[in-house]
Amino acid sequence: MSLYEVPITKLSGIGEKRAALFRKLGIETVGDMISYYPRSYENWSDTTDIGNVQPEEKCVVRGKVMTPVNTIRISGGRTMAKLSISDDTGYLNLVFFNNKYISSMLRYGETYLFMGKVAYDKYGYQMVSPEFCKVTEGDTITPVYHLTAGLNNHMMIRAAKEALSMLPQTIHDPLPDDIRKRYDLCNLSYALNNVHFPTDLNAMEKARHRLIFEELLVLNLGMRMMKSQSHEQTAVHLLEDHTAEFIQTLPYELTNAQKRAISDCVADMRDKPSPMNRLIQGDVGSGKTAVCAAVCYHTVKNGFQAAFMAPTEILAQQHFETFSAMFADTDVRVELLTGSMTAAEKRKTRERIECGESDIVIGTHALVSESTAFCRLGCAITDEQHRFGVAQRARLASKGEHPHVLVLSATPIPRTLGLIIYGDLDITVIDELPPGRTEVDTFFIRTDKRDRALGFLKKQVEEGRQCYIVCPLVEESEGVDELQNATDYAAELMLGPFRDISVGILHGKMKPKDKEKVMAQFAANEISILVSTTVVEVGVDVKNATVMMIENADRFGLSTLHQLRGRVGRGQYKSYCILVSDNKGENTEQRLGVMCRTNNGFEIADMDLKLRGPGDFFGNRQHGLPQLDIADFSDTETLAQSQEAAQTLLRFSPDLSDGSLRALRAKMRRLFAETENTMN
Ligand SMILES: Nc1ncnc2c1ncn2[C@@H]1O[C@H](COP(=O)(O)OP(=O)(O)OP(=O)(O)O)[C@@H](O)[C@H]1O
Repeated sequence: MSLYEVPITKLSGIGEKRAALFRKLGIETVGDMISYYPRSYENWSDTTDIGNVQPEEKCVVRGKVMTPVNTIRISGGRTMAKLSISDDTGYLNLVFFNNKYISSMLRYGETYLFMGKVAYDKYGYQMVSPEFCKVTEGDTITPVYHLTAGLNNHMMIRAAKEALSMLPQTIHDPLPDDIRKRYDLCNLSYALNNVHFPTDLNAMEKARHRLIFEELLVLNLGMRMMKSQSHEQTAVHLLEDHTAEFIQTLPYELTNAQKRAISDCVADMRDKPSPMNRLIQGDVGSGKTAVCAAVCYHTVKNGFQAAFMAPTEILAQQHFETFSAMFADTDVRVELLTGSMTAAEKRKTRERIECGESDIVIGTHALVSESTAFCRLGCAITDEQHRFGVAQRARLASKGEHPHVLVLSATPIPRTLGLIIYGDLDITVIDELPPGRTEVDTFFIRTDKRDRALGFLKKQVEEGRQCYIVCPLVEESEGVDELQNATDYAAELMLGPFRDISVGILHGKMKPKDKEKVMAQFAANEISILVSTTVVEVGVDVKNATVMMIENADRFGLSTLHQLRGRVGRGQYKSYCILVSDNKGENTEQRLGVMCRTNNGFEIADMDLKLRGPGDFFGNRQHGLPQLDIADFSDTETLAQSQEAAQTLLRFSPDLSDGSLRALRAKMRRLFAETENTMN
């Protein structure tokens, strides 16, 4: 039996209640625990002499207990235990709160390793509540895991240890021997044991490298197999170019980049044997929607239907309104299909789609549900903003007979990453903004300047403009409810600085209909200040909005910040972005500094990849790829190697059906579970 079939409750100390917490982290089975890799490590062997400790720095010291533990009662019924340790270079005080076992755990005259942050006050240097272990046990590197409220790192360590002990003596390695030899990769058993509990730093590097390689290889294999599929023949040939007549109706002149994007699509769809498979990548506000509308019109006028799938209800609604207005004077019938419509509305809409009474269908993932069928789908468009990804794209396309596929994406992706994410697409870049746009001025402020910033927002509103405020981002582990947080924050503003201003709230937990209502009120300028969680991030287009203020800006990735900032500066008014953060870390200064320095999405995306640590790039799954466990795209060398290896393997066995590759094929299927039916 595979360990992926053994429930986590088989591990000692994990009952149903605790298992629910593990499940929150995606760990359901013993196998899941083994592939729940540490996010970082603590190196207990890297000790600092007590005489050299620095305030505010986290370090490990090796010290002998020089005083008995002195426990006293302090306010609130709490206890405080104090003791001193020393080495040849100095003394250090240790303080523990509410731990009655300390005096039995730390024995006078014995030596231990202590890890913690050092503070300096009038009593000298001290460490508060350090972690500690006996010297003999401590000469190792210990894993640090992502946690959730109720689970601590010790519990995770215990579970990982026991899970690993259940691995059989010999485990089958999915990587073929010759690939392992060629790229100098350790075997799977070594990798799994050392990724959790490395014997030394070198072993840890080796283990991680091997697992990253394997994961990128599996990803590459999946993407490549998908690409080979897109070479199927298409029956959708759009021979007549109808785009010029549509462009004429627009109230503005298209930029050259927009024109180029349209003609790339027209050429792809004309007479090539295989369907168009193109990505249009354009920075925020570059006018991708008009390009998309031209492609839809062209498709419809050639006798086919077009489907346009957006990542959120708000965006689908917005695109629907834009399209309806654009096509108002034509005979093109535009339809909206979203999950929040009533069952009856959905049924009627689906009937119209199926019998060909609708020409352009705009919607959310409701478009790809089983019950949606098209009469003659000619072009499937997904507005990805990195949220959809390969699975949904393939599912939408499967609603027609090899229809043309167009993908829109706003956040520019660094080349290395793009190769994987969009390895299966041809790319057109819209590298020009519509004329008359002025750069958004960006400022980074500390919270002590927030009041001044709010005053500035108020002034903008008095001048007739509108503003967005992205409220502090809460993390689940902080135990704060998103809804409560957004409401409290908005209430504070409404009672305080914005007493006389109409403030609206938008957050992820609201019903789609309510969200739409708030957005419509904002679009109509009935709401002047929109307090929101990141739901405004994608595509929202309100030209009158001139300020984007973002609280806890350090908690967002740069690409997300860039997306958010792209919500302003979309019309004729000078616009501003205010990033608020009290995080004093060097990285924060650097990252937010990049935002203040440039409005160029590509530059920002590159910096984002460089500055974020391994794993973080996957933080909010913006990329639309399957969820990866360990890979880090900033390691371009491993990326290149895995690409080369994928090519070699597919040359040897194009569908990975060879017996030696079966395990890799299974892994690929698991990673792309959603696309499985399209990859058989
Ligand atoms: N050539 C143009 N000249 C003037 N205005 C334009 C032009 N093209 C588009 N616009 C306007 O610019 C705004 C942004 O366009 P659009 O919403 O298509 O951008 P986008 O590329 O989809 O951006 P985002 O990714 O931020 O949603 C819209 O209000 C649109 O009407």
